[in-house]
Amino acid sequence: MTAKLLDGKATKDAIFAELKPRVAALKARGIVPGLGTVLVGDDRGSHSYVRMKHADSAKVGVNSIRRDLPADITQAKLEAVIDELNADPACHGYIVQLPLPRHLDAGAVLERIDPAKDADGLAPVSLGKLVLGEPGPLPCTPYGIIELLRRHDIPIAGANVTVVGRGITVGRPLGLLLTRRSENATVTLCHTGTRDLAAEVRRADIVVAAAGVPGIITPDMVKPGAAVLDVGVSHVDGKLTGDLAPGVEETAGWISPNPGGVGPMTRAMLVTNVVEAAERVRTPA
Ligand SMILES: Nc1nc2c(c(=O)[nH]1)N[C@@H](CN(C=O)c1ccc(C(=O)N[C@@H](CCC(=O)O)C(=O)O)cc1)CN2
Repeated sequence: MTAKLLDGKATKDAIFAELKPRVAALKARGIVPGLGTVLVGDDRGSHSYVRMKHADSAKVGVNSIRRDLPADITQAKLEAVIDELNADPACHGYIVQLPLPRHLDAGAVLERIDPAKDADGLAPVSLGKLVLGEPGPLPCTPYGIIELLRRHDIPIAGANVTVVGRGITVGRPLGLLLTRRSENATVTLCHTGTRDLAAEVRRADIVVAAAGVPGIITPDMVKPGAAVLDVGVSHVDGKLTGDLAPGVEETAGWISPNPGGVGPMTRAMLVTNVVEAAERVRTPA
């Protein structure tokens, strides 16, 4: 078997085509959606992700508000930038690019984001809403994974899903999302304490590999025909490397490549969250 492609780039383009008329409708009401980004330091990967987020925004007519800050910024100065974006009516949603330098308290920063402007769905109020099943912005990577599966007609309800990795941006919120009534999957969340990873992966209809360990998922672990999504990001010899070992595509039924799979979907859902935040703005009757 050679797996069919879960093409994140093409799916992102389809989502953007759907967003454009929604942005035009907002503009007709005098609202130009605005995405803010807060980027601290010089990490090349983070700079590249933020650049892509603004390029995406421009494609659908969303305004960019950039705050690029020095690596040695103090917590107080960073929090002042957060307060400024909370108060800026042109900014409908914003993100703080993660990870932050180690001297900064990322939890305190996320907690300070106005929940109505949390474009990443990673602030405590948004994650609490996800736990409670209340409407709110969804974390972009898990949201993107669900959209990628849904738009390729891969059944989620009743599926056994094994998620490898319990990080706060992917694994943990993805487990919450997939077990909502609307998704109805059965989820196994694996991590470094999992005793028999191969056994947990082998019984999955859908595998989400978000461990950040190159090649951790090998072909013998994958049930024939399963959908396998590669979310891992590592750099080996300067090259972006995912969590799938060579040959997984011969066993899987569907595969999301890396790059070109979940990454572009993360960006698509970020722009979606900003457009939705702008749509919630009330204009005088
Ligand atoms: N505040 C946040 N920080 C981080 C998040 C997040 O969702 N919110 N996730 C990751 C990084 N990330 C988004 O910020 C992200 C990673 C990758 C991509 C992407 O499109 N990747 C491309 C490849 C790009 C390359 O070649 O380097 C792809 O997969 O095709 C988008 C967003 C951690 N931080």
